[in-house]
Amino acid sequence: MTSLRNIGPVMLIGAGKMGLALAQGWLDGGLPASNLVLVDPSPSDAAKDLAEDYGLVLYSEAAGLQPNVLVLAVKPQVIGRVMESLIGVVGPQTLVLSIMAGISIDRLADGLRTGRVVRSMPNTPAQIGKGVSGAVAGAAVSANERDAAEALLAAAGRVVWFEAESDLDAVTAVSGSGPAYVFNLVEALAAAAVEQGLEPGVAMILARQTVIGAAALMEIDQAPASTLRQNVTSPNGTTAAALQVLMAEDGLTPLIGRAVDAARKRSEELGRG
Ligand SMILES: NC(=O)C1=CN([C@@H]2O[C@H](COP(=O)(O)OP(=O)(O)OC[C@H]3O[C@@H](n4cnc5c(N)ncnc54)[C@H](OP(=O)(O)O)[C@@H]3O)[C@@H](O)[C@H]2O)C=CC1
Ligand SMILES: O=C(O)[C@@H]1CCC=N1
Repeated sequence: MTSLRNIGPVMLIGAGKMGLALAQGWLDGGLPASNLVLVDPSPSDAAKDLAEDYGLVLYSEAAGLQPNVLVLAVKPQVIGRVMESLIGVVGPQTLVLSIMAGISIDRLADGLRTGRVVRSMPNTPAQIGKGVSGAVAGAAVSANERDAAEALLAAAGRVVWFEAESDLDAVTAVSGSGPAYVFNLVEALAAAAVEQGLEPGVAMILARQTVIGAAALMEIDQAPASTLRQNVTSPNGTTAAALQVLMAEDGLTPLIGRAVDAARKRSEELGRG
């Protein structure tokens, strides 16, 4: 696989939450700081801090530069305007790597006048190299360019390539947005603990550490999730009582199904502009 050391200049358009999470992963993964430029017209303190910590260049606009890889990490709602400002920035050697929800390869290819577009969907655990990204390469993307995109996404965690671009709307709804579902589970568990009479600070410690521990266990123990669940479930015990509620016909599975469906529909909507 292409090394981040050899990938050449990378320009990140949009130094927001996801862009910075990726940038952190690239720097930790060996991308030389001298090869990374951040572009954001109103950088947050977090963007300024990252730039200062690593000596990165932080521009308010991209004009006059032609990177090897242009990473698009702005909100989908502003991409039309952003693409207009990027004419001339996309050179003959530039690969475009988009992480935006909903925005199609065709739309980017039209707006940026290049077919060399990889559309991807990472998630915020990218920041610590524990993310997962789905990706689709446009028809004009070469094997070397696909390798370069893979190197950038792999610095953030696992990479899964898809043939059908429409699958990325589902990926967005499952793993792109997914960390938020888990954090919301922590909030819900902590709220339930408070309902049971525990003090809020303690409730949050218990809820948070339970999810941290369960995730860490799942990483080390490759047994199916259903087996890990069964390992907690003593016959006729407390977990079984809770799972009767969670696994009821109107329990967690249909609820998560509806949430993922709503996210997928929103991803498709964002794509329609
Ligand atoms: N957050 C997540 O978990 C994930 C997000 N994504 C995708 O990443 C993208 C960014 O999301 P997120 O990081 O959450 O959003 P943010 O709002 O945190 O980041 C977007 C950044 O782009 C900046 N920006 C606005 N206009 C421009 C411009 N013309 N040039 C450069 N930068 C600009 C914004 O500034 P300002 O705030 O001033 O507008 C902001 O700092 C979205 O397309 C989203 O779909 C993908 C996977 C996961
Ligand atoms: O909420 C969003 O639209 C973005 C895409 C996936 C995660 N965050």
